[in-house]
Amino acid sequence: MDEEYIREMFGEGTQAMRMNYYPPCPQPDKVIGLTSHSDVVSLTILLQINQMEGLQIKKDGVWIPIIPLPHAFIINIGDILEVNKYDATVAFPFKKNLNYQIVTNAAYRSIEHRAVVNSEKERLSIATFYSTKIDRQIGPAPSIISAKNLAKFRSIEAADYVRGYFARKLDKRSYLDVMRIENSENPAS
Ligand SMILES: O=C(O)CCC(=O)C(=O)O
Ligand SMILES: [Fe+2]
Repeated sequence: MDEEYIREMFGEGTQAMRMNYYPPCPQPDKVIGLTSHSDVVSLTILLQINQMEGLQIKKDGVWIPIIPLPHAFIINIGDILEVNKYDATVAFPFKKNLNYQIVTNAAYRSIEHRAVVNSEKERLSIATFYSTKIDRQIGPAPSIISAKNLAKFRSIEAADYVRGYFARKLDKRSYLDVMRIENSENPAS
């Protein structure tokens, strides 16, 4: 992938931070700390502060616990680095005839994850979310698109991407699912 493109796309981007506090729960199997999701950003850097287990990722349909390592950061790929084709009419009803796509054309997959709680001890984590500059166009990197690797996404302004995320309906689907076009090229998974 073209280095200058990546620098231009992600250099001096936006960063947000979330601190998560999960109190202990006497019946942990009846609650969820943070519901299943994929991060809508490009990259997440996550620190599990007090070495308590709780983070899980979904692999082949199974929830896998991530054991905290002292002083280790977890790096998650977010939706901007993955995404498939968008359903513009659902996610962005205020814009017509948009082209949508996302950076690695689904070569890197954004990971579905959640946090569970336990009955013993509180758990704390800090996530920092890194995104493109707000005036950038989010789409497959031109240098990786060819006749053999056709674009799976169209492209969209980062501001519209964020707006579509916050305007979406809060149901069980991820933002990726909201935006995915289901057709013969890109069947529902
Ligand atoms: O608490 C955790 O380990 C996960 C936090 C997380 O996924 C998030 O803040 O987006
Ligand atoms: Fe997350």
